[in-house]
Amino acid sequence: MHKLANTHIQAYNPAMSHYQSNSPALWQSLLPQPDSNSHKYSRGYVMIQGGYPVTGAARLAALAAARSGAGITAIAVPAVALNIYASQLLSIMAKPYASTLDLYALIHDPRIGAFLIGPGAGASKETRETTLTMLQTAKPVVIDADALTAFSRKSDSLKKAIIGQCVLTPHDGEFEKLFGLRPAVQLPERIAQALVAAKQTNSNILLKGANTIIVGPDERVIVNENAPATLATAGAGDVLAGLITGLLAQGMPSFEAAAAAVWLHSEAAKLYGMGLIAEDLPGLIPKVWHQLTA
Ligand SMILES: NC(=O)C1=CN([C@@H]2O[C@H](COP(=O)(O)OP(=O)(O)OC[C@H]3O[C@@H](n4cnc5c(N)ncnc54)[C@H](OP(=O)(O)O)[C@@H]3O)[C@@H](O)[C@H]2O)[C@@H](O)CC1
Ligand SMILES: Nc1ncnc2c1ncn2[C@@H]1O[C@H](COP(=O)(O)OP(=O)(O)O)[C@@H](O)[C@H]1O
Repeated sequence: MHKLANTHIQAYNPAMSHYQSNSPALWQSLLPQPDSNSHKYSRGYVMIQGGYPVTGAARLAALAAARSGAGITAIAVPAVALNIYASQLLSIMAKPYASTLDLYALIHDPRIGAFLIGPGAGASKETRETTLTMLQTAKPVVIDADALTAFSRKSDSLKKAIIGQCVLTPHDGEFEKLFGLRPAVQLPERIAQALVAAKQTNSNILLKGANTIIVGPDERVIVNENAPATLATAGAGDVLAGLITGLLAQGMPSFEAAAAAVWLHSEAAKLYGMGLIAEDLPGLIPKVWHQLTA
């Protein structure tokens, strides 16, 4: 198996076992940049489903989305949890809902640019139905963590519902529950499995691990090879999901947004070094961004 040069993103050729190693050359020109005409809504509005009683995950994701440059980040929170969210958020908006109808009204705000569901959401029927409601808007949706698990053995309903840009971000356990197959350890087999999943769901699959694989339904493949092992810490995946959603809300195409987010996430972790916890990551994103665009 060998790498291709990083000039253009190319389709994966299983016979040749080619893949491209993640690097800014593959997506840097598509990174969002504000200009003098920008206002907070035009810079991208992220809506994240907030969970209860697990509330930290959505907040970590929200901080990351905001640090990616999104102009507004909001968390839809069950009314019972409003104080928990609101007491620890300043620039991030907590939008309470008291009923499913209220929640769906929040989701249908035309200003929203991208959705994230899963971190701390609970692997429940409600999470499944909220995911489907987000997908019906045809706006970009990142489906992570509990929202993936909520579709265990129900992946057909997910497949049918995906009509817009979508990024699924499983770790091995979530991939197995959703697609009924434990991902292989060897890279060529792992890529082939992720490609089948991407085709089946017509979405981008970001299969997490020490080397994260990003594949598109159009058979493009990028392997991220710059992640330090310090990322193996609770909540790091929630931060990654927030970063992807922030880039999507700013209009970056989904495959490139996923690849860029994984790279920024890894570089931020490298800047911190040993002792990293997930809440350190969002604040390091601007530093990585500045280095990239200097
Ligand atoms: N601060 C917060 O609020 C945080 C909240 N969080 C939120 O908590 C919720 C549940 O998250 P979770 O981590 O408890 O369960 P989950 O990730 O579903 O793992 C379940 C099982 O899957 C398996 N497994 C297999 N491969 C694996 C792999 N590569 N990496 C990890 N696991 C792997 C493994 O079982 P095994 O295969 O070993 O039997 C494992 O026991 C979710 O909403 C999340 O967003 C967290 O993000 C942390 C910070
Ligand atoms: N050994 C490792 N080396 C590098 N990165 C890792 C390693 N293990 C996990 N990661 C990364 O850390 C993150 C963990 O995400 P996830 O499993 O969803 O955790 P959580 O649910 O706690 O947020 C992913 O981005 C994954 O690629």
